[in-house]
Amino acid sequence: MNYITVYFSPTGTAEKSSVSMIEALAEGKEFGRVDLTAYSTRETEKVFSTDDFVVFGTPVYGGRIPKVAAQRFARMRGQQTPCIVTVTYGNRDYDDALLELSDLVQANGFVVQAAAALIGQHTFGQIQVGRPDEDDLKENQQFVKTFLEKAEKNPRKGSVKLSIKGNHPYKAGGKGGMFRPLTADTCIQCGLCVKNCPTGAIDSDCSTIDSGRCISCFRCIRRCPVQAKNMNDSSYLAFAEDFSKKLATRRENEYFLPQK
Ligand SMILES: Cc1cc2nc3c(=O)[nH]c(=O)nc-3n(C[C@H](O)[C@H](O)[C@H](O)COP(=O)(O)O)c2cc1C
Repeated sequence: MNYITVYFSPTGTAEKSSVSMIEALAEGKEFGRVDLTAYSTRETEKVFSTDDFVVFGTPVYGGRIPKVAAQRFARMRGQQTPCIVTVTYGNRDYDDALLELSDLVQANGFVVQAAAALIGQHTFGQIQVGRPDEDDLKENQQFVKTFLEKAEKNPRKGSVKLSIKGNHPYKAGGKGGMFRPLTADTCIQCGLCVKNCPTGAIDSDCSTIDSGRCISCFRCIRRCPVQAKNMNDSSYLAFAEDFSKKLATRRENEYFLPQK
């Protein structure tokens, strides 16, 4: 079996979650990564076989999977390829995102064997800072262990019955947020933000942002080597402070295994 994780992860939490899952599945063996975050990957196509086992990972945006992630995942084709779907969300709710991801990959030839909705540090404010943390990663390992034990006791190739939370039709969401990062005079025009932007929204001058393309993922803020990209805007700061208070109570990860 080849173990591969396929993810979209602007600020790295969904990546951390899905890599921890694939590492546990691979049990010390090598595993592959298909990182679909960069704009340059928007037309990447891959076909997986029954010898592959894939872990998909993405953040939740407005209770859905980000539209750009959905478009990139739609180019991944399975051939009855087993997979685990995971979404990582910022402690508010994942609403219909996990169900949406499961539906999407199933329609493309993957067989969803298990699923997880995991907590990651929220992009905005100071919410669940540092998550997924050591405890989260241990829980992921335990989940994979239980999954493997169940699979060994009851091997099956076809679809399994999972009760993933979510509704059809899905709620509206997934487009991204309305915050547009600012650029301070300290910008050295190194071009890292331009290169890293998942949607190609930043002009080569490093400061002009195409508002229609920006999804407020804040990857440019996190990757800027001189902290020139920022959200030091009073209305954002007021929102972030209030939002951080609202979402301060720790939520736990949720795991979905076959019922029998
Ligand atoms: C535009 C946008 C919308 C978001 N919507 C939600 C949401 O509906 N529920 C939630 O709990 N977190 C939400 N988040 C937080 C992210 O899901 C969370 O921070 C995630 O861990 C980011 O993943 P990444 O580090 O892989 O980019 C949102 C973040 C952004 C940028």
